[in-house]
This record gives sequence, structure tokens and C-alpha cells, in this order.
Amino acid sequence: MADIPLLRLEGITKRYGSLIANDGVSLTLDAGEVMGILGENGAGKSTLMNVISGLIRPDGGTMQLNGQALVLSSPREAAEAGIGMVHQHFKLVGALTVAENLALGDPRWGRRMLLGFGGLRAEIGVLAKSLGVDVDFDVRVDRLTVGQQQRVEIMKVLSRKPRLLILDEPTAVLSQEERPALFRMVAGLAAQGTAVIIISHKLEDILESCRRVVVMRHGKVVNNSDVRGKSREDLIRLLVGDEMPVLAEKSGAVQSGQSLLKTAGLTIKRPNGTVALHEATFEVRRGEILALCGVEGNGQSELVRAVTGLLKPDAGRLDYWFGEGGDYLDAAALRRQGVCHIPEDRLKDGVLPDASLGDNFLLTHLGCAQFNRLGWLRPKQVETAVEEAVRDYAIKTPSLQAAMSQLSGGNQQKLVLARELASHPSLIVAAHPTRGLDVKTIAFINNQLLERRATGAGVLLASADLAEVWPIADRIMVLSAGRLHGPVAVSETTLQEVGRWMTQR
Ligand SMILES: Nc1ncnc2c1ncn2[C@@H]1O[C@H](COP(=O)(O)OP(=O)(O)OP(=O)(O)O)[C@@H](O)[C@H]1O
Repeated sequence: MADIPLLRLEGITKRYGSLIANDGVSLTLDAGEVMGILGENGAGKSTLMNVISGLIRPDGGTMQLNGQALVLSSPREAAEAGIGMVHQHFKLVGALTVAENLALGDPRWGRRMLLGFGGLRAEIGVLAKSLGVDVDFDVRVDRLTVGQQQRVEIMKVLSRKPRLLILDEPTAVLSQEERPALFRMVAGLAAQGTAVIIISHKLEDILESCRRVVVMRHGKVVNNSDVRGKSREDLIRLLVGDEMPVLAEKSGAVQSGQSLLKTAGLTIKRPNGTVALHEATFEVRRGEILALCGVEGNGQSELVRAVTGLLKPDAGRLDYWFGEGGDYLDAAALRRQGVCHIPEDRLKDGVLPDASLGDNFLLTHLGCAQFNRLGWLRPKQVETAVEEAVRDYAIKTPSLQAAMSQLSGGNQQKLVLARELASHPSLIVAAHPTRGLDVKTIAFINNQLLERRATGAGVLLASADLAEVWPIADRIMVLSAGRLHGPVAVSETTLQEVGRWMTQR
């Protein structure tokens, strides 16, 4: 028995037309093993995980779980077989409590709403305790931090006692401070015999939490090896060959001093009355990258939505360089003046999944003379723009006419970036622009931001990854519990100090 792996994949193949998303993938995974999956955007990682979790049926190949043939036609069947997946986009209901969310959709608990979920509390309580996780069953989910919500989502999957847990980019939404808790939980699960697969673009995740790494390229497994003894550089080499991604040198300050945006006393309340942003005053200047950091859920989203015209602040002023200002200018007016917005939630605010790449590109350029003459659309120009975006941003797509949903997550993000930067905006508001992108593409995007800075644009860059923004930011500010710390020049502070701001209440 000892020789039988928990999971065995042989020759898994999945085609979309002429595109081969998974090309004869074979691998095995043992009980209690933690395996990392790395690969460039569009390499086929999600497709493979969707096959294992019953969301997609492969065109070829076989799967075995504990030596038994595994044929899945739905995620429910996968869950019954002992395979659970935690997706990047949580499926929790904010207005319900943790206990209600844990019970939701689970026939064992769902019918016992009125009994206060006694059994559920006891069972999940024991599980949480064994993993060193605190669960407050009675708090509403929308009051939790993203990290806490993720733990609820993981607990929900774990309550079905999976033998294999798949985590899709679990650290993408976590701050540096929240990562160790996740990895402790993963290690605890592995010690209890659960196998874990982690898809991640963050090499540190693989180095810190996995025993084995599988690297995919063009739908194939190109490396499957032990993580021990490997460095960050070794992993990058496995990922992209010898073509090491290089970040451009940040030239000295190119600030002209001209203010692009000045806020004064910006205050925003959440629908439930709590203060999301408290009297934030700062300025974004031409030729600078101003980073907005902090643990997510501390007011960053609200600030970004206010400066891009998606949310009217409750108090305070916003003044833009083109001489208009006040408490609010709508998003369309701001776009016309040259403010672009790379939204933090691509699926909610950035793309129409069922529409074509062209229509998605047009979303923010419809009024632009290049694509619209006297009210008539110019399809040829749209096609050329998409062609250029696909070429310049190396977007992997089945065709130029494809629907957005046919692109991998990272490639969708690249199209959003290409679209937003296409009009050479003066003020770039970028919320987590590199989330979900591979190391090579992250360097490319950060170089793009540096290039725009050098030509006089101003960038407000919201990020949860201090280490990533540090080399490119001129100034940095932190939001903690809605209060702004800074901005301060990066050259005049330290990572430790900024890290401290993040935890100040
Ligand atoms: N429904 C679909 N129709 C057509 N092509 C698809 C579809 N879903 C995925 N693909 C293609 O399959 C390939 C692999 O996509 P997949 O999402 O598995 O990549 P990935 O490695 O997870 O990428 P990322 O890191 O960007 O999330 C991509 O080229 C993508 O365009």
C-alpha cells in the first residue's frame, strides 16, 4: 500500500480548439505532501486544478485516487471523493456570520440553522484548534480581514475532511504578516496526512511551504523536483529558462513638482456606518510613483474608488491638475481628462468575461476619436489596438476574436493593463496591478510604470507587497484602520518602519 500515491495523473490532456491547455500531464502526489505548482501565465495550472477538482473534464488521460480510478463530472463528486479546492475569489456571503457561511450549502448543517449549529461549532472548533486557528463563529464575514475570510473559506472546505486540498494563489490577497499563519495551517494539515497543492506565482511561497515543485510551461510539466536546496534564482530559471527578468533602473527623481491630485481631509464611511478612511490628505505629483500600502481592508479600496470617481466621499476635497475639483467628479469625467484606473478586482470592475477582447478594450475607449468617428465604431482600429496589446504585453489568447473568459487569469489582467495604459494617462491609479502575474510579467509591468513615471505621469500604486513596490516607489504611505501614515520618501524611511505603520491602530 505504501507505494500507492494518493493521487496519480497520467497523460491528462485538455484542448480548447487548437490550443492545448494541458498536454499529457503526468504526476503523482503522496498523502501529507505539499506540492507547489509554478508556471507562466497561461501555462495550464488552473486548467489542471480544475480537472482534478471536477470542474473540467479532460479530453484524455486518467486519474487515480488511492489506486482507484477517479472519473469526475462535477466538483460535488470531487468533494465526495475527498478533493477540496479553495478558489482565489471567495464564495462567502458578507452579511452572514461565520457559522452561517460554514453551514451554507452543506446538507449536514444547513437544515439546523435554528439549533445554532451546535454540531458544526464543535466539529470545526476541534479541527481549528488542531491547526492553531482561531474561529469566531458569531462575527459577520464582512467584518473580517481578507486573511480571516480566507481561513473561513479553508475551514469550510476542510469541514468535508478532504484528503487533498488545492489552494489557488492563496497568498495573492494576504499581507506579509498574514502569510505565516496560512503556512502554519498548511504544515499542520500535511502533518495530519492531508496532501496540499499550492498554485502560486510567489516564489517565496513555494520555498517556504512546499516540499516539491512542479513547473508547467505550454501545458506540459517541464520540471518536477525537490524544493530543498533550491534558491529563488533556481526557481526563476526553471520558470523562464535563462531569460532572467530585470527591473529597469529607477532614474533619480523626475518629479516636476506639479501636483496631479491633492486630497484634503478625505473621509469615507462604509455602508454600515464605520469609518473606512479618516481625513486623508496627500498629493500625487507628476513623475512619481506614490505607493499606498497596508493590510487590505484598511481603507485602501475606498480611497482608490474615491480618487477614480467610483465613490463619493463623505467629507473632504479632491483637486485634480486640470483645474476641477470638489468633493466628487465622476469616473467618466476623470477618464476624459486622463485618469486611468487598474481596478483591484478585475472580475468585478475590470472586464466583461463573455465579451470579446476587442469589446473589453473598447470599454474605456469608446468615446475616443481613434475608435469612434461621428458615432460610428471603427472595428479595424479596435482590431489593430487589440493586436498591439497582445503583441506588446505577450498576451496568450486562443485568437484575437476570443472572449475574455477564454484567457487565463493572468492574461486577462495583462489586457486590462494594456487597455488602461494605452491612452497615455497623466494619472495612473493602479490597485494591485501585478496580482496573479508571473515573475517575468511583474518585471515588465513595473518597468512600464517606471517608464510612464519617466515621461511625466504620476502613479498612485496600491499594493500589499511592500518588497515589490519598494524598488520602484518614490514615496510611500500606509493606511491602517483608515488612518494615513506618511507619505514619506522611500529614501528617508525603512521597510521596518513602514511595516510598523501597517500594524498601528
Ligand atoms: N474556456 C476556455 N476556452 C479557450 N481557452 C481557454 C479556456 N480556458 C483556458 N483556456 C486557455 O488555456 C490556457 C491555460 O490557461 P490556464 O488558466 O490553465 O493558465 P494558468 O497557468 O492558470 O494561467 P494564470 O497564471 O494566468 O492563471 C490559456 O492559454 C487559456 O487561454
